[in-house]
Amino acid sequence: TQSTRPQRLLHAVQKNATRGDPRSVVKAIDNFCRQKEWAMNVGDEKGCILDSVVSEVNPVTVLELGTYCGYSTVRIASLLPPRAKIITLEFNPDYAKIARQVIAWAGLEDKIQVVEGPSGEWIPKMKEQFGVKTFDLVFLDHWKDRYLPDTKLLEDCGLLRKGSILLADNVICPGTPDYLEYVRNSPRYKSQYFKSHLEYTKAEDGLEKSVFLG
Ligand SMILES: Cc1ncccc1-c1cc(O)c2nc[nH]c(=O)c2c1
Ligand SMILES: [Mg+2]
Repeated sequence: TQSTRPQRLLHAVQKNATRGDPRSVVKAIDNFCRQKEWAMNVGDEKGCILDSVVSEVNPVTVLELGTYCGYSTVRIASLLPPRAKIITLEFNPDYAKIARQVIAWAGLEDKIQVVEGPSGEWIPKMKEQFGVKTFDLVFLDHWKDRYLPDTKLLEDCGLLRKGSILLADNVICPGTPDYLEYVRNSPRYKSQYFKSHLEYTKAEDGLEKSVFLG
């Protein structure tokens, strides 16, 4: 039976990356996507912007919406302080299965919790299920039509505090116009656009960083 692209990406990690070395896992995925097959990881160019925001925020609790194969999960977790944790939500069980193995290869299982299912159902359960009070950083990288409803849900569930940071991928390509309009015009956010390119291509894309003002 034919393998899937996520399976081929995992095999590239297991072949080319060093167990327990997150940076080598990131490098192996970027090389696979540049030399073999494009895949929708945040990639190395936008990944550097992600790294700088994570390092600046130094978050203790992180929520990632959209795990895919775990590339950005590994990138973020490798920069977290010792007791910090990241909860990453993935709707697609096949993606979640691959992501768990990529995360294990990087040796970051203790910092990462992969949760399967729809973000709209899991966000209201965060406090009771995972003992989360508020998130210091939320990385939105799942489905463009869910960015705005999930952001409103995070607000309504009291999961954001004054100073929480939302960082959103793909605000240009595929594009999230309703989300952009909201965070750029709402008095409750201070927003900033980081222009970049769609992963592994020359097409424009970028990350939108929005600070929740409370
Ligand atoms: C798949 C695709 N094709 C052409 C252009 C962009 C994309 C694309 C790129 C991404 O970084 C994505 N991240 C999260 N979720 C997505 O659906 C997604 C889609
Ligand atoms: Mg993306």
